[in-house]
Amino acid sequence: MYLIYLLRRDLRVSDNPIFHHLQQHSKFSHILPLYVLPPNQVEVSGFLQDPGSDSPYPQARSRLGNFWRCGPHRAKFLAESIWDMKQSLKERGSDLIIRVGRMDEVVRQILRHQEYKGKVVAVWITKDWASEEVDEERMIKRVIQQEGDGKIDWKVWDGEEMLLHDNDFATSDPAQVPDIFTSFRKSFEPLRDNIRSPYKPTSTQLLPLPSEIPAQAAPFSIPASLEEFISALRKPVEDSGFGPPILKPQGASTAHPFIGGETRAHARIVHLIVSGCISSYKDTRNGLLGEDFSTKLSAYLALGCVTARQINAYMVAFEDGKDLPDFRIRFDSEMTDFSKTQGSGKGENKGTAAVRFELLWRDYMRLCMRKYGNNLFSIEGLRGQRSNRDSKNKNDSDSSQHWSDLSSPETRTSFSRFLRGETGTGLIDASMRELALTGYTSNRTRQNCASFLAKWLGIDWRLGAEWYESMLIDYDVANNWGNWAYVAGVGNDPRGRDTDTGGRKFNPVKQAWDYDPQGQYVKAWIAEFEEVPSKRARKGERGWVDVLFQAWQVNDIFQKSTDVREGEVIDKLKKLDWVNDPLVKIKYQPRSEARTF
Ligand SMILES: Cc1cc2nc3c(=O)[nH]c(=O)nc-3n(C[C@H](O)[C@H](O)[C@H](O)COP(=O)(O)OP(=O)(O)OC[C@H]3O[C@@H](n4cnc5c(N)ncnc54)[C@H](O)[C@@H]3O)c2cc1C
Repeated sequence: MYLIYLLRRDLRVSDNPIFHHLQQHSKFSHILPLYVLPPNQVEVSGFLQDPGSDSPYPQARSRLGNFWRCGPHRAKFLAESIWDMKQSLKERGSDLIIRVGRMDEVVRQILRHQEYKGKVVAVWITKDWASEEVDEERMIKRVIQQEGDGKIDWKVWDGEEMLLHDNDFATSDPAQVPDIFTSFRKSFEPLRDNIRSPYKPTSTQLLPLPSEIPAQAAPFSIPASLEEFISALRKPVEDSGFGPPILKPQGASTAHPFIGGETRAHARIVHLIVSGCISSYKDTRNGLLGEDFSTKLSAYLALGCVTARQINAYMVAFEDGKDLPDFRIRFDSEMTDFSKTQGSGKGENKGTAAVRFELLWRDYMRLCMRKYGNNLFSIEGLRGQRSNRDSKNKNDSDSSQHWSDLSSPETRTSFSRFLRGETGTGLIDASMRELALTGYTSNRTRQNCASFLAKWLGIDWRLGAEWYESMLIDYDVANNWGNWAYVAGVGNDPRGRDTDTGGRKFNPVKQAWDYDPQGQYVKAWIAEFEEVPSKRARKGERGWVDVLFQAWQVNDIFQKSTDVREGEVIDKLKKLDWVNDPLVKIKYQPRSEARTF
């Protein structure tokens, strides 16, 4: 009696509802854990046996911008996470079988295999509410009905990847999810008391694999090593198609050097607690540079390498001064408790509370995706549906807003400059370059970039969301599209669009002065600024930091410079197109106390 377990964004053995269930009530003799790389989301031509041949699938590119849907940074993190899961399953007497193809086709092939005919009694998967995954589930169900003679149990399990549990919501009807986060949040206060514990640790021995494993169907083959696997995923998508490679400044180092997988996720959480980063998170979370200003757990969460409830369990152990939770996974921590960590045993602190708060935002974005479905991907976002539903809200949809698309050459040029970080607005350019070079950029700069594209440039915000999908290591359907819609003013932001009543439009120059007052972040990511001197401006005057934030001002600011070195830097900057011709010029003078440099 075989079970096929189809894994998607649940790449973990611990706190996994299916493994948990199997531990208690298994009627099966064997399990086939299967990960299928979906060719519509991940480019699979790197797996062709004959690299010169054509893939049977169209390239995995986005709808509007034609970007690779899974770019090189996430491709690597995904490969590492899959491999880590493979290792963990091997240690438990099983394995993760990797295949390329549409999931329903792969399932059909297996069900028709001689060794499997009549033996497969169940096919299980965990729920994913994104529309492509919902379609995928429908197609697999059809295959099971066609091939299984009514004898195969098809079950879609609750993925349990949220902080809160579905059964803890007042209603299971997604339509009842409040359109304002604060109203949602208030029904779960105090949050810490409303979070369930993760499941008990998964056994160190799992049911074995079936004796025969159906081969990967032609024309693809699956590499045997992690290095080859990474290369097969990355190689085809290394060229984004947007001009020559972006120059990496010499001193720039990624804020996200982390390796994918469940075991690394747990090691990261322990590091965050022991180093005190979790406790200081509330004060540092708007940081721009470095590994530890925020948790960098998003990519692990996005692939289900760890659950929000597991993160909470570690924080509770720290707050209560108890032993580390035991998830029985291979990770090299010698720690058994947090007793020597400052703040241990002293209850919830500002930092741990703020992490819980952000994880609740994540839940909220997921619930909004359930509520609004495919509207999340429409130009009117969540607002379109709402205004159709309720004619009183007609004005709310703000049909006066017209975003430009790539049909006009001017928009194509502006958009390509935005992607390459050549707009002439320093904070935006630094973030877009950091993103392209590393796959990560902070929440603060994400908000600014989204606002810049949608509100300053007036370009269709979905192009930005697609680019983020391509580039981000931590891409997550609900979080990405939900946040883009929110900032563009068509999501669940009560302040809405840029109207007379004051919609949310970030001023990226003010934001740079507020969050990067010495221009260190901007300088770190824009290679052309490497030689800009770190020199204070005279009191009451403008100086180099003003240039970092809006380089077109360089002429004005340094009319009378007599310093030879400065003169050389100025001359070089004046030769750059994006310095002479910025996409926008923003008038902003910082308050004198903001001008620390
Ligand atoms: C335009 C835009 C696009 C975004 N795209 C994504 C995306 O594709 N994937 C993604 O995970 N996050 C996305 N975010 C949310 C947020 O920027 C990232 O979760 C965060 O920067 C990841 O870094 P971290 O793990 O260090 O976050 P931390 O600040 O340490 O936060 C802890 C966790 O809380 C959750 N979280 C934090 N902020 C948000 C938020 N605004 N919305 C929902 N959950 C949040 C994340 O799971 C995060 O890992 C986006 C935000 C914006 C403005």
